[in-house]
Order: sequence, then structure tokens, then C-alpha cells
Amino acid sequence: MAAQQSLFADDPPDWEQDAAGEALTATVVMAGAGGGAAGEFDYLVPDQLADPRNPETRAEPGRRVLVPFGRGDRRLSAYCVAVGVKPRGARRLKSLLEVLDPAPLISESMLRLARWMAEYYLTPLGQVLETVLPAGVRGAAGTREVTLLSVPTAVAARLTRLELPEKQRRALESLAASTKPLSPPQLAKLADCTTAPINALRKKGLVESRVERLDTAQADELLAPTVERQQPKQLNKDQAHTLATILAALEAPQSQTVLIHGVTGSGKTEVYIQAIERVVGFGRQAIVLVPEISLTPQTVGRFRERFDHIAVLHSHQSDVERHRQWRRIAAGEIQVVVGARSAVFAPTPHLGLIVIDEEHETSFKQDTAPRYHAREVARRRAEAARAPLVLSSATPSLEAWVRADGPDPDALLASMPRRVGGLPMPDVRTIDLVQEAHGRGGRGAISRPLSQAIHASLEDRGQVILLLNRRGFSTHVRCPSCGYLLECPHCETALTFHRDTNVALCHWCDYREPPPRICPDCKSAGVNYHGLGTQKLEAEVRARFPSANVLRMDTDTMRSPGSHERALDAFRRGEVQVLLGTQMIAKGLDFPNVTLVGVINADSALHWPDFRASERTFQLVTQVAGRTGRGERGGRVMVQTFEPGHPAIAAAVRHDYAAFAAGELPEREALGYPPYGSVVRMIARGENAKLVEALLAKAADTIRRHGEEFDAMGPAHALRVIGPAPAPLEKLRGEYRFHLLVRSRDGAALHRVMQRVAAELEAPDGVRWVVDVDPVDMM
Ligand SMILES: Nc1ncnc2c1ncn2[C@@H]1O[C@H](COP(=O)(O)OP(=O)(O)OP(=O)(O)O)[C@@H](O)[C@H]1O
Ligand SMILES: [Zn+2]
Repeated sequence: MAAQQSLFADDPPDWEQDAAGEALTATVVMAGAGGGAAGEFDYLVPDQLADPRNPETRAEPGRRVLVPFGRGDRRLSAYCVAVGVKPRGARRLKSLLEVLDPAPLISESMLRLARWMAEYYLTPLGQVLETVLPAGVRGAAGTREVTLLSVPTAVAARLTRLELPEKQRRALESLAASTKPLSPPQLAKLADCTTAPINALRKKGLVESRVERLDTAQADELLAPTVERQQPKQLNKDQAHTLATILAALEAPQSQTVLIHGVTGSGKTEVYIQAIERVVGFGRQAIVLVPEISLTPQTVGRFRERFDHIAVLHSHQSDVERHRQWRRIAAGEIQVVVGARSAVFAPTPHLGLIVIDEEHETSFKQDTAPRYHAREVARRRAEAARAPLVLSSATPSLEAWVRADGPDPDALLASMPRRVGGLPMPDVRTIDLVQEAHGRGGRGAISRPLSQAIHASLEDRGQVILLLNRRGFSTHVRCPSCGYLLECPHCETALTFHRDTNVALCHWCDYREPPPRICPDCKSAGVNYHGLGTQKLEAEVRARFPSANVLRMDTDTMRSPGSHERALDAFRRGEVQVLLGTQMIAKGLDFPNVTLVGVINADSALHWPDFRASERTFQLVTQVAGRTGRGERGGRVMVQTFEPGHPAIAAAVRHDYAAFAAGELPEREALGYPPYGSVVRMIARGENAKLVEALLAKAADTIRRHGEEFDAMGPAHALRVIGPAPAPLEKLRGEYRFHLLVRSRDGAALHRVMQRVAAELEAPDGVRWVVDVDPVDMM
């Protein structure tokens, strides 16, 4: 009641404010999904929220405001997206209640980008804004406690006379040589030891420690590993040519996209780092997007070696840390932002360049609303900033490839077909599993030729990487008498047996149960474990190569923070001879001592119900093959497959991207799939399968009806609806899932129709649906 009264007191009826018939209004969208209030709403801006003498409470675009909404005047938080003078209509507008942010959270240009996303991805603007602005951006500044070590002067004076074990001596000398105090992990890194010798030094009183509470940003700065500055490398001819292409794009009056297509190890990263050095030299900032999994100290280190002020954004950061980084970026203190997908929204004030490394990676597409693709958002952002967008990959997406290889003068292609330093591409050979199975009776996962190659590599003191894209021990559990298959009760997919934890696990919803000792169906004793997961492969490798140290990398073993880095460090130091795991080992690793890569089953993703199945297979095999032969010792690759003749596998074996594209593109073209057309996927889910399917059937009719006008314009504009059908993942967490695909060669027409359908479609209770524009995930 009190709030109401003060409200009336401050807020005289607006007909008194404005006799001329015009009023200052703010256009707002409700925050988040909007609580049922989708769309834009106008409110009057009361005088006290328009006072230039009080900039902290002024209504302006990019700030959040509190508004009364609906009949009961629910107070909702909203984003102000525009302010203007409007003729007062007959209908009386309500007034803003409060301005919540003392300054805009988002610039006008980022607001325009968000509007584009809302429109393109058919998502409410309020929800897009919550994605563009990290949750922590309005959070309070944080502090952090840091232990700092230094060497007392008295100790430093007799440093050379101390009797110490080797590691302690090294640590003490490193600390004494440092110009600033160091934290224990920092010192451990510098002296290449664990924290044990450092603790020993502290106990002996040879090292002083104090605890300080620092601003998070300061703490980050201090805790950043100390790195030696590296100079730019002398570029080879292909690299120099690629750099020149990017530098020319920096001069162009409009934004250009440069696709760097370079084989693995061709020195792509070095080229774009040099381009960024130029950009930073003009006082502008660069954003580098990398897949989350490659945000390793190794990658980040390469940027630290070359730039003074970098910010790293990743998904494990706390709100407070993220907020800090955000503010430093917005203040122009940061030269290079390195981060995963959402770093595309980093508020750099003078953006000079965006780079997307491993551009083909699926993780650049967000799988919740707004289902944006960072490549498309980056392109829009680069266009607005008139800055180049650099895409880099050994296996570009066909979307990027066709654009770069086509007539568009603003889409350029730079090829780097050779590895740096004259290193040859690794020799790749396929092993036909059909023939092998006949020869050796189908025992185990490792064929004889692969086994021999592993032996040879190990004897030669080389390291081995084995890829198997399936975690767990056995991929399914079946009764040998009646054929009963153990399934997840919520997802109707086969449960995977995990031997280390002795559970049958659903990889979709995490449902788990102990594996049955008798068949739940026919009650006969014993069940069989079929199929191959990484755990079983690990057991086989340990049994066959007992003297090798084996490390398994998959989401089961890499759960704890830092485990990924520790594993890669152990591999780099040579403590591990065989690294085996899922696709997380296929990416970006640069270990010169890897002389053999084995792909256990190259076909595993080849027949997925996804029009990109061949492309994914080609990418995976090519990328993992690229992890070998990166040193002087050369390297080879063995690819086990049931289909050595499949074009995707055959092209990967020859490192021949152009051949892969030439084989795949006509098929896409014939069917009107991307990059020759656009696809939208609709997914509906609910507990009642009939209702779910009926909703999509209705959607299909609505799409066809709205599509008629485009169908009439001929095949270049027509829409084609495929489905509805049960989604490949038919049941998930107790809900049935159906999907349909719509495709058209005319992306704009498709978009227009889907906009109308999304606005019209009403789902019954218990059924939810989403529209995925440019889908990547087809499950
Ligand atoms: N011009 C050069 N002279 C000498 N060494 C170079 C040069 N360019 C790059 N290198 C080195 O070669 C290795 C591979 O380079 P880089 O990582 O840039 O290649 P890449 O194409 O990005 O690799 P990938 O995509 O396969 O991970 C790195 O160790 C890098 O430091
Ligand atoms: Zn499940």
C-alpha cells in the first residue's frame, strides 16, 4: 500500500504532464521468456525518470525497468529497448515504476544484434537478452583469498649454501628469482613440480606466506600463469598469403569473411594470432571463439605468450568472475577475448576482428532457446562493426565452404594445404573389419594390423591415441535366451553397462540400475553384455599391452574440474603411452611424439538419421588423424571400418577435403539441404504421445497452408514438410518426442512461414514445442 501511495505522489496523471498531446514513451520487453507476456509494450516515462540531471535513474534503451503489467498490475522486470516521443493514443498508457540499472547493460549495437537474433531464431527478445547478458553482469563485485609466497631476505642471502632435495631447491630458486610474490600453484607450474616440495619449504620456514583478500580481477591477474613472451614466427609462403588476405579484409570498407582452410598442423593459429597483433596495434579488440573443450591451458597459453591483456570466458566461471571480465572488456582494458560460444557477446568497445577456430564444431550452436549459431551471430556482429570474420578449420562446414568458394566478393578463401616445416601428412590406411572378422573370428576391438602397429610404436617409444566414440563398457545388455534388451524406462533406449561403477546407465537421462542377474523377462539366468565402449577398450588395451601406461578420456573419467588438463599434461610429459577416449581426444591436441592414431570404428556415426552424418564422420576421422605426425618422427593412422569404400571415409583417408565436398554437395543440392537451402526443425514433447503427434500434424497443415503462396512461385521457393514422425530419440525423461523438418531453397520464405506458424500454433496442456532454426542436432 505504501508503495502505491508514493507512486501516486510522484506520478501525477499524465494528461497534466503533457498538454500538447505527445508523450515520452519507453518500449519494453519482459525479461526472460516473459511470463506469458511476449512482444513489446509501450509505457509512459514519468518526468522523474527522464531527468538529465539524474543520469542514474534515467530511462534509456539497454537498462532494466520495473513495470506494472496486466489487470492486476503485476510488477515485472523488463528491458527498455527504445525511448521516443509518441502521439498519445486514445488509450491511456501505464507508467514505468522504476529504472533498475544505473547505466545501460548493453550498447545500442548489441541491442540491434539481439533483435536480429530474436527475429531470426523465433525467440522472445527478453529471452535473447538474458543470453546476451550473462547472469553475473548485474552481480556484486567479488573478492577472493589468495596465498602469496616469497623468500625472506635472510634466506635469499644464503640460497646457494642450502642443502636441499632437488625439487625443493628448484622451487626455492624459482621463487627467489621471481619479481613478484607467487601463489603455490603458480610456483609449482614455474618450477615444474607438485605443491609437495613447496609445502616442505614452508614447513622449514624457508618460504614466507601471507594471505591477501583481493579483488577477483586483481587475483586473476596475479594468478595468471607467468609466461614467457614469444615473438611472432617467420611465416611460410601459404601462411603469409593467408595473413595478407586477412590484412586486406581489415582495410575493406565492409565486413568480409575469410575462411582459412588449412590441413591439421598447417599453422592456422599462428596466422590469425599475427592478424590479431595488427588489430591490437590499432587499439582495437579481437574476439576468438574456440570450442569449450579446447579452452585448455595450452590454447590459452598461446594467447598469453603474445598479448598483455587477455580475458578468458568459459562456462565454468562464477557469476562474479564473469561480471568482472565483462566490465574490463567493456572498459576497453582487454585486447583479446578468448572464449566459448557465448563470448561472441563480449562487449568490446572497438571490435576489430572476430575469429572462430574449429569453425565446423557443433558446440557453436546452442541447444536451448535462443538456439543460435555463433557463426551466424558473429557474422552479423562483424558486419555491424565492419570488421572481418575469420573462420578456421581443417574440415570446414559445407556452409562456410560453399560461401567462401562461391561468387560472393566478401567471402574469401585462403588455403593452406601443407603442414609447417615441411612435415608430411600422416600416412592413413584403412582396415576392413569385414575381412578382419573372417580372419580372426571377431575377437576383441583391436584388429591384428592395428595391434602390430601399436606394438611397433610402443617399442619405438612413441605414443598412441585410440579413438572410440562410445563411452561405457558395453553398449547394450541382452538376455541370450529370449533376446530381451535392457532399456531405460524413461527414454526407451538401450542402457549402457559401466563396469567400474557396476551400473546399467542411460546416457540420455542418467537413469541407472544394477545390471540384472536373471533376465527380467524370461527369468533365465545370466545376461550378456554386447557392443563396445571405451571402458571395455581400456580393459582390452591393458590386457594386450601390459607394460604400457594407459589413460582413458571420456566424460566419465573427466568429471572433476581440471582433470582434462591433468590428463593432457601427463600425456605431454610422456607418463602415458596410450591415450584412448571419445571424440574429446580428437580435437586440437598438438603432441609431437604421437606416432600412431587408431580409429576403432569409423562407421559409428555414418548411418545416423541426420543429413550431416557423412560430414561428421569425415570431420572426426580427419581431425583425429591430424593428431599424429606433428613431430620429426612422422606418424601413421589406422582406421578400422566396415565400409572402407564409403566416400566420406575414403576422402578422410586421403586428407582430401575437396573430394569429400565434391561428393557430398550434389546430394545436398539435389534435396535442397543446407548449404543450398534452409531447414527448420520442430520438436514437440509430452507424456501423451497422441497429443504430441497431433500437435505436429496440425503444425504441418498450418505450414503447408501458409506455404502455398511460395509453392506457387516454383521449386526455388516451395516448402517441403517432412514428418511428423517420432524423433530418433523417441522418448526422453518420460516424455514422447516427435519432430518434423521443413526445408526450402528460399530461406526467407521458410522463415516467414515459420514465423506465422509459431504465432498461430496453440499447444494443448501437457505438450510443449520448440522451433529450431538451422538445426544441428537431429536426435
Ligand atoms: N611459420 C612457422 N614456423 C615455425 N613453426 C610454426 C610456424 N607456424 C606455426 N608453427 C608451429 O607449428 C605448430 C602447428 O601450428 P598451429 O597450431 O598454428 O597449426 P594449426 O593449423 O592451427 O593446427 P591444428 O588445427 O591442426 O591444431 C605449432 O607448434 C606452431 O607453433
Ligand atoms: Zn533415460
